[in-house]
Amino acid sequence: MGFAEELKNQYAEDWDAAVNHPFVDQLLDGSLSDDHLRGYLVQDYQFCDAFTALLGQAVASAPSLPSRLVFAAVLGAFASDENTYFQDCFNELDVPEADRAAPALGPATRNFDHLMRSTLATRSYPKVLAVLLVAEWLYGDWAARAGEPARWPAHAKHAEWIRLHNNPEYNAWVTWLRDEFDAVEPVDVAERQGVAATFAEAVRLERAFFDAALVPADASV
Ligand SMILES: Cc1ncc(CO)c(N)n1
Repeated sequence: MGFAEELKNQYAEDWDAAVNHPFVDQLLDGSLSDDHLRGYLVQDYQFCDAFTALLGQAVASAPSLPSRLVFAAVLGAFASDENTYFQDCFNELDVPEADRAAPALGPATRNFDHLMRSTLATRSYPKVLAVLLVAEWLYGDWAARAGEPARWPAHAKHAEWIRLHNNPEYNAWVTWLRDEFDAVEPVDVAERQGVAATFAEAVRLERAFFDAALVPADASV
């Protein structure tokens, strides 16, 4: 078993709670309210800011050109496809400009932001990979629950968020991340422990992020 699989199993409680979260249930069956979707997307757009910076750090920390090119390609896709989804939803859900650019951050968003920025500041390739891997693999796992596109919810605001995390290119990226992470498993015990702690914190915050998304709108600030 590789390092990635080992850590996923070690933190399975938070991992499975996030993947099978009621927020995901509602997204998949199309019953998620616009208020909850709006609140989640406003927070997640801020997540995307630090996440994009983290991908940039991965370009810088990667050991060789082939790996840098993978991150560079993902950065490009993230800047187009994913950003378009947010803009379309913000327009459809009448999100005010202030909430698109600089909303009040909930605790889970703030903590995730801190984890990503402190991780990129280490410039450690295994740690940067740990956060990217959790974010992408865990999203791939919940989106896989949607099954075949014929079973996806009817509205684009739900289905497109599934599609962005459930398609052949995305699955290949997650597999690549997992292999890359396994390949740089630290030999040093303390270093390995540090990477495991980063992985664990990311899983914990993914769960907290979904928890926060279902808090009633008036209790989230
Ligand atoms: C909180 C969170 N985790 C992971 C992803 C996928 O990149 C996302 N968009 N948001």
